[in-house]
Amino acid sequence: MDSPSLYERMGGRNGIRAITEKAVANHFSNPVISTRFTNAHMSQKEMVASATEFFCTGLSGVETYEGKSMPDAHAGMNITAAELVAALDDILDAMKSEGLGDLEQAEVLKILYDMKPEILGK
Ligand code: HEM
Repeated sequence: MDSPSLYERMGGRNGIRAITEKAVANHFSNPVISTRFTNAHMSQKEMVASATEFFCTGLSGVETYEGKSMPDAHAGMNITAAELVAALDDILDAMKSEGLGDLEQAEVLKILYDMKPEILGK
């Protein structure tokens, strides 16, 4: 039998939505990055909806994400490495609080870290 995919281990769409809700809530209360989100064009609810589809598309292969590319979504923001680390901390904390273990956290961290060139200001 095949071992379960990362998508399955994260609890599929419902599990990913729960993690994304917590991660975005963490961003809004994280002093390093909160103003990025309170000043965004998107509401917290829209952010959760879009990020949920982004992660589900990436992990399941079923294309439901209709938002911008990562360079377009973050263009002109000049996001720093410290801000990226703060956002990654929020996501790992959200995964921990949803009961995900070290292996899944490490897999997600690697996937997100590899997006660094698309997110940071050049
Ligand atoms: C690997 C890391 C990241 C991923 C995967 C990611 C993913 C996303 C996604 C999917 C969207 C929605 C785009 C859309 O629907 O069109 C978005 C928007 C946004 N992201 Fe990120 N993001 C990351 C890092 C960051 C960081 C580090 C910051 C700032 C500290 C940030 C700030 C924002 C803001 C403010 C928006 C809303 C932009 C707007 O209102 O136009 N993101 N991001």
